[in-house]
Amino acid sequence: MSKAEIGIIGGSGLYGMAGLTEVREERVETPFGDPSDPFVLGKLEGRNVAFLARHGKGHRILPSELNFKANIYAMKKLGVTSILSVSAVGSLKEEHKPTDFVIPDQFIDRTFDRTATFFGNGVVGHVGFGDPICPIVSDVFVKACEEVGVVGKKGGTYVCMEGPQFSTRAESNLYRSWGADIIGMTNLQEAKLAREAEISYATLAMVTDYDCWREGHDDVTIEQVIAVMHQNSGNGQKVVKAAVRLMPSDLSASPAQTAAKFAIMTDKAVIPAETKAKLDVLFGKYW
Ligand SMILES: CSC[C@H]1O[C@H](OP(=O)(O)O)[C@H](O)[C@@H]1O
Ligand SMILES: Nc1ncnc2[nH]cnc12
Repeated sequence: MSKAEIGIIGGSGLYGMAGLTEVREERVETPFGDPSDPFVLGKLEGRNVAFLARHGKGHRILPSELNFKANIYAMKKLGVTSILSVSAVGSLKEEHKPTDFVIPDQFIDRTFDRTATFFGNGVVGHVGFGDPICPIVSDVFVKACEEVGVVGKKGGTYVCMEGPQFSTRAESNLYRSWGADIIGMTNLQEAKLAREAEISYATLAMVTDYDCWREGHDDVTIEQVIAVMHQNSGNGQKVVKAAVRLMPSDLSASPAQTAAKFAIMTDKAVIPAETKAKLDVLFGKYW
C-alpha cells in the first residue's frame, strides 16, 4: 500500500519539515541497506509526504558515503511519484547571490567514487538522461518561489563534485569557463536513480556562497554556508510547502514516469531470479 505520494529530501540545514500533521517515523528496509535516516511520514497541505534528511539527523553522513540507492528505493517503496529535493550550493556566477534559489535543469558530473544505477547483477538497462530534471516538478518549484515571494531562477547547470573538500580556485574557474551556474556534492546521483525509478525529481538549490572564484571576497567556509542556511531555511520550507500544494496529482505527462519502459536490454528470460526479486519494486511491471 502506498504511504506517501510526494518525497522531500532535506539537505544541509534542512533536517525536518515544519507543518506536518499525523506525523510518524518509519524505518524503511531496502535490498541496498539502510536509508540515511528513518523517514518522517505525515500530511502537508492535505497530501501524504515522506521527508528524509539526506545526511541524517545531526548531519552524520558525508556526500560520498550517502546510500543514494537505499534512499531512492525507499521512496519508491513508499509509493512516492515525485521528489522535492532541497540543497545548499555554491554560486559560480555573479548573478546567483547568497540566499537566491536556483532550480537547475542540467548537471555536470565531477564525482568519481559513487555508483548510481539500480541495474547490474544480470540486468542491463539504460534510461535517457538528456533532460535530467522533471519539467513539471521544476515548474512547481518556480511557481512556489513566486508565491512565497523569493527569487527562484528556472534552469541552470549544477556541477556535482565529489568533496568533501571544497573546490580549488583552478577547478572553480574551470567550471565557470564551462558556463556552469552552481556547485554541490549530492544531487546528480539522486537524479539518476530517481529517473531509473521513474520518480519525477527536481531540486531547490539554495545559494549559500560564492565558492572560491570571486576576487576580493572570502572563500567558502562552512560557517558561511550554515549562516546562510539558517537565514534561509524558513523560506526553503515555505517554498516546499507551496510546492506540495501545487504538485499535480497526475504526473503522467512527465517523461520521468515512464523512463524505464524501454530501458531494459537484457532478455527477460535470462535475468537471474534473485536480481528480479531485488528490483521488483522498481521494474516488476516490465518483466
Ligand atoms: C554544508 S556545505 C557542503 C554540503 O552542502 C551540500 O549538501 P546538500 O546538497 O545535502 O544540501 C553540498 O552538496 C555538500 O554536501
Ligand atoms: N561552494 C560549494 N561547493 C560545493 N558544495 C557546496 N555546498 C554549498 N556550497 C558549496
